Amino acid sequence: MRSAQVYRWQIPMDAGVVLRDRRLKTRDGLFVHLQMADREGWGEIAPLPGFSRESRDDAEAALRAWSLAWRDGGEPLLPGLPSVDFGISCALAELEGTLPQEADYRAAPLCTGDPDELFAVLAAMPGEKVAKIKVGLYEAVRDGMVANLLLEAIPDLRLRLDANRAWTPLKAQQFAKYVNPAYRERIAFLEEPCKTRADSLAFARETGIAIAWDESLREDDFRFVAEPGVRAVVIKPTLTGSIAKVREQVNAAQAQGLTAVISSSIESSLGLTQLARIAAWLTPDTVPGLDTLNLMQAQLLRTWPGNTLPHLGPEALEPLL
Ligand SMILES: O=C(O)CCC(=O)C1=CC=C[C@@H](O)[C@@H]1C(=O)O
Ligand SMILES: [Mg+2]
Repeated sequence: MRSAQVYRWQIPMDAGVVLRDRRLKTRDGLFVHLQMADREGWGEIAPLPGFSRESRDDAEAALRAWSLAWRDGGEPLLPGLPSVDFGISCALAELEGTLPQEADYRAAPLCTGDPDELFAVLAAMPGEKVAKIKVGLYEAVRDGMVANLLLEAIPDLRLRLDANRAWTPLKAQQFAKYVNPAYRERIAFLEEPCKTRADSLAFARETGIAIAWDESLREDDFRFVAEPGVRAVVIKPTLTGSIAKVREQVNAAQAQGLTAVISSSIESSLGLTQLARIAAWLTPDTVPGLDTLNLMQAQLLRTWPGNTLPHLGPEALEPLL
């Protein structure tokens, strides 16, 4: 006997969360819950506005159709929408016991504004000190000064930076000018500095600051190849697709000597804890980019160890089937 349920949910976000120039007031998504005999599995389907190609309505229609077909005993193909394929593959993997329980709950602390806050967090961080800062939101010169200040003040810090393609080559140069060349090696990577890949590659060559691809992975002509100055790829499973596809991408990156970083698409705590398991399994040597739970006002179903946000149970879910 199989049963399948699809749920809708909505979580209020912290007041200041801005994504691609728009304020994200709520995070809206779906869960799928599959049961067979005494086994069960959950998966999260939450297209990220401004990043996912599919809308939430598209995702819901595809998820409903797949779930009904599976419940009726079929082995339907994954629908081919990345967020839906990711969520269904997680639910199936839990059901089949193929997603290991062990998780990597280290998260590179994410700092969008005040570097002072980051000082406190890093001072209390055991082991490898790695943090991520959003750049490109203010003046490039200010970003350069902040990065330089942090690298100077915390000698064992490695920084990940993310410009989300905000800079012209000139602005990227203005940023680099303020980062002491002696510290540049401790920029683990700067995600997508410029609008085009060619400009980003030129930036890496000219400044010695390593870059990482994130947005580029969703472009049709993107290939996993080693190029001078490229150190890492950021893999966001909700934007990628099934666990199998995520695994293929991790392998393709590692085969080229690139670091693969499993990263959040601002999933709820359910999806994030599954990403922490995927990271422990597929990229055990790399701190994942999963510090996004505190952008929300609540956790859903499963909790992230040590997180103090309120926890909402099944009563917060709206069943759709
Ligand atoms: O990668 C991380 O460390 C955290 C996730 C993160 O930075 C992002 C998640 C989703 C959308 C973006 O604003 C941002 C990114 O661009 O990588
Ligand atoms: Mg990014």
